[in-house]
Amino acid sequence: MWFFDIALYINQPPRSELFNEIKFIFMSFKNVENKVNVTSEIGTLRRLLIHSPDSGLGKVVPSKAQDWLFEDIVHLDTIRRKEYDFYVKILLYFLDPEKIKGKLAEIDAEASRRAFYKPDNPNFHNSDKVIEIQVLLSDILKDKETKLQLVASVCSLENCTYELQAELMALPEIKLAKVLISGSIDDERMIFPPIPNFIFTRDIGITINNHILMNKAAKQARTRESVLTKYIFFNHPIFADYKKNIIEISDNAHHFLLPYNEIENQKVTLEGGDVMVVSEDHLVIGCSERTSLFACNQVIKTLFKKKVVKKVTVVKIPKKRDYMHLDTVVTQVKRNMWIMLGSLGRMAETNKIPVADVIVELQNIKEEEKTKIIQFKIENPQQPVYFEYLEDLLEDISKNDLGCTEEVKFIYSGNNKFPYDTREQWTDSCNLVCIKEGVVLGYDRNEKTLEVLKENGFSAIEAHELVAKMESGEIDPEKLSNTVVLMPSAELSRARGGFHCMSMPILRDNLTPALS
Ligand SMILES: NC(=[NH2+])NCCC[C@H](N)C(=O)O
Repeated sequence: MWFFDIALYINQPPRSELFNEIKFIFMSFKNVENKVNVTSEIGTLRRLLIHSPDSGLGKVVPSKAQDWLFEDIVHLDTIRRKEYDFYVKILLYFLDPEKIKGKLAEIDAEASRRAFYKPDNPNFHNSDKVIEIQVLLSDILKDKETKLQLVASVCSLENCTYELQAELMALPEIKLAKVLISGSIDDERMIFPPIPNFIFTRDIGITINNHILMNKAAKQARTRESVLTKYIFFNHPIFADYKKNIIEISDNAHHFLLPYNEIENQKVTLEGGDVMVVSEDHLVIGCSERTSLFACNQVIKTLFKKKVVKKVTVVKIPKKRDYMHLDTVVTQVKRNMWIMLGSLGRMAETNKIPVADVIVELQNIKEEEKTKIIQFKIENPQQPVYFEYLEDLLEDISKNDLGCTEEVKFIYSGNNKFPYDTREQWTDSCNLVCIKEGVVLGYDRNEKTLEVLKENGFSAIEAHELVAKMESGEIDPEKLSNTVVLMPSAELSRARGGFHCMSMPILRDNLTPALS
């Protein structure tokens, strides 16, 4: 079998003569309704995994907030009732309207006490389209063997006593699922840390066509999420037909023989926010603070060997908290429209603060911070193609992978004006999720970015207004187009992720050919 190492290529300068070599890839526009099937970032969303903020979010203490990857502590009741619940409502109107349409007044009545939104409550919506991961967890815990294995795994990860392990084993499954996620028993007794980032289901795994690539968390605060989801993917009946299609990546062979200080540099880590299926044949993967070069290497080899995709493009972005995953700096809005942070693309030059005498070392650091883009093709991985700017890659995807004939447009965070560009990127201006092509969810606070979207033909509607109008019938979700839904964000944005991060699509419609 051939062997190649992307590290060899990533440090080479882009070769512009290769830009023209990109071949037209024909998409096959089959519209097969698989249970697990995602072939784009923008096809109509049919099923996804989400996780509503659990009580663990309300247990984050200031001294641990950064370790647990939150920028601040959040107010649980506000994040649920005033923010996340709107997300659930909107998803249901689009994906599973029978659950909600005509019932909203009752669902949201004070007397219902949010039962519809609580996964452990008998009146929970329990949609099989807008799938709550806590429900999947309690489902698999019904099986004694799985329960035994999962409790043992979590207890060994969290260093629990044998006595506590026995106590957990004795819990009924619905309660146990809640405890394994929140880290607390009866909401009172904290037995291990919460996993507040579990709301960002994007990061736990990625659907690539009819395969699922599992993550390998980079941060300790997210390792329990990986354990729980591994058991879910391998044991829940909704994934039963796809067991052979679950792809796990592993540590490098004999990594344990390396001295500790070298292990750090050779880590294999991958989080879903770095992985984007932009077309049936093409996967884009960010090499970032969370996804290592070694992981990219392994993903490319595995996907090519299994013939899951034909092209993989690695986008190396600076390893910075601000841009932890690729989807914090770029997401797709329409076939021919992308939203991105200008400083990581062509616009970097226009925004540079002039420095008179930059010392050589500093220049090198700047070089390191440059985005590098390398594309590998299944037929000839040893001859990658380089793209100079992010926009070049995105334009190539729109035109050559998705068959766009119109002009490709880039919406820049904060209109690419300092300081709004970085401020708004920090609060996820570039992290939008498409419910269908051109209908996206984003935070209400990124005003400058929104202005640009509006200049490019989008209208904006506040989440509560959209919900009211979908309930009254004034707005038909099927007919909505070119709209950004403005989601309340005061608390959620402190968790440092937007709606792209808060969604793990498992079924989207395949894109139909572009009308030309
Ligand atoms: N796909 C994403 N961008 N996810 C955002 C995750 C945010 C989370 N607080 C973390 O730092 O891990």
